[in-house]
Amino acid sequence: MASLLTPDICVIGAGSAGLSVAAAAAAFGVDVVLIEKGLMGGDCLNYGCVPSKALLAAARAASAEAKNSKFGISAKGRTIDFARANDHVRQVIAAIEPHDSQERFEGLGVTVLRETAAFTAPGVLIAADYEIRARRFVIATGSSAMVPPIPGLDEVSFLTNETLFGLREVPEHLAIVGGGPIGLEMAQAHCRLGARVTVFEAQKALAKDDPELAAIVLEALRSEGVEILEGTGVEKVAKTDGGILVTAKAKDGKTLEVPASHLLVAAGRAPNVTGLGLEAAGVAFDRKGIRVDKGLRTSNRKIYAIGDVAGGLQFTHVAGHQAGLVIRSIVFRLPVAMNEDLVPWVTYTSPELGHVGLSQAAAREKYGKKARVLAADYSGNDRARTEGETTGRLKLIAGPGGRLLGADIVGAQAGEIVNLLSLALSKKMTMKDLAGFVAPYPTLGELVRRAAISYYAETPKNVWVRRAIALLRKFG
Ligand SMILES: Cc1cc2nc3c(=O)[nH]c(=O)nc-3n(C[C@H](O)[C@H](O)[C@H](O)COP(=O)(O)OP(=O)(O)OC[C@H]3O[C@@H](n4cnc5c(N)ncnc54)[C@H](O)[C@@H]3O)c2cc1C
Ligand SMILES: NC(=O)c1ccc[n+]([C@@H]2O[C@H](COP(=O)([O-])OP(=O)(O)OC[C@H]3O[C@@H](n4cnc5c(N)ncnc54)[C@H](O)[C@@H]3O)[C@@H](O)[C@H]2O)c1
Repeated sequence: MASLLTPDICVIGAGSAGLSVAAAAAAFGVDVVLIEKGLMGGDCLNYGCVPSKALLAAARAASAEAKNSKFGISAKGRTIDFARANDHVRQVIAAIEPHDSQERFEGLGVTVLRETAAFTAPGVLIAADYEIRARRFVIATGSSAMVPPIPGLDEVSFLTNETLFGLREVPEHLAIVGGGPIGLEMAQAHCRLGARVTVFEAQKALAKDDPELAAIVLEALRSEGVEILEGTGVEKVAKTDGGILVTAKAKDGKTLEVPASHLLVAAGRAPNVTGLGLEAAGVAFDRKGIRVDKGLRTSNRKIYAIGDVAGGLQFTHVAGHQAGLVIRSIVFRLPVAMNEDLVPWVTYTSPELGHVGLSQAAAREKYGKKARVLAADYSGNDRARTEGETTGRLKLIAGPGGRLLGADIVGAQAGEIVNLLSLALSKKMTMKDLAGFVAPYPTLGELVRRAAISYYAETPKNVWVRRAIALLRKFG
């Protein structure tokens, strides 16, 4: 006989989304059951953000020599120990693990079940020997690497984000399917750590970002030796004696055959919906994920879906934000609405690429000539000069009345600058606000003021301003 649990909230999935819901609900004394079939912490901790950023940090250290020569510093006899770089990745995960652990959550008062969960009826979930009937359910089952239907893929051994960080030796030649953030972050990391890397991108690499700024990232990666083939879809793969033969069709129609030692599939994400019994629960879903309304409720009003499985923007900070919204909705019964327009994102290549708000193209479409693009280049920023980081550009998109509509940045610390601009956007700030604060000198953050001040570039020439100055002068 199954043990019956009747919590207030049952959360399925202990990744960024599920953990945030469980922790917040427990903090308010709400009875929560959290079910996880794999590793606590989900993708972000184990196979996503954390290992990828840790590997990128190791790769940055490996590439420092090229930059250091500019400062007159050279370290002779440099070696790269890929296994030790991987140890660093493991150590970072281990350092964060306790925060996401079963023990910590049980200590918070959460009932944690390490099982696979599936609905059998609209309000009934089964996890091994448990039957859970909760007042509300939150589905936070995340996503997995989407494996495209490329002929031969099922016959070769390929890597995804779940297996890539387990490598102990640097691949000789890493072929990557997909030029999105996963493909390009991992391309740069592995190239800097000694691999030859070829990226196959069927359409445009970093297609979700500002094209002018994305091109600066692609140029930087290419200059370091990453081969990025845009407009080149992988058509088939085959096993060879030494590894894998990748066959792709280039823009000009030519067929390319590229032998590689390893293959990474980074062609987008597929929502984890299989086996969840969504039909039995009355929860509608499609190829992109579980369908939710603005309040993150599914077609079954007692079931919410958040994080990657809900098919919107797929970031850890989105999962965390959505967790806060469903807590407000479930615990406090407040109306909530997810607004993706305010969500920033950053690709952690060198240079970094950050975005928030409306893109230049979307702003022009919405506001026509009233949308202005105000740019400041890293090459004109004194801190960028002292650091030898002069490749980069910040763009503010200003709308009617000088209101900040969006921002795109490529360059060192772009992610940190996007933080400030996300706050400015959420507080509906204007160019006047962004030009009027005191920024410490010399900082990269001064780029924001520099761009915002350019909104007023014509003001000194304005005839009325000049007349006002002349009039004021008459008063002594
Ligand atoms: C390589 C890579 C790098 C990334 N880098 C960044 C980054 O730098 N910044 C950023 O913001 N985002 C990044 N992301 C995206 C980020 O990892 C995801 O958006 C985030 O992890 C989504 O969290 P989630 O809780 O929705 O899903 P997940 O973290 O996938 O958690 C879902 C959990 O549900 C469990 N589960 C699934 N089905 C069941 C079931 N039936 N029963 C019980 N448990 C189940 C799974 O085992 C899993 O642990 C990256 C992703 C990848 C792959
Ligand atoms: N820094 C970050 O925040 C970060 C880092 C990594 C991942 N992520 C998250 O993970 C998500 C998934 O990243 P991703 O890079 O896998 O997905 P993506 O959808 O951004 O990019 C996948 C790319 O693969 C290409 N592609 C698909 N099939 C192909 C084929 N047969 N041949 C060649 N190219 C093919 C697509 O055209 C696309 O450009 C991101 O959208 C983001 O939400 C975030």
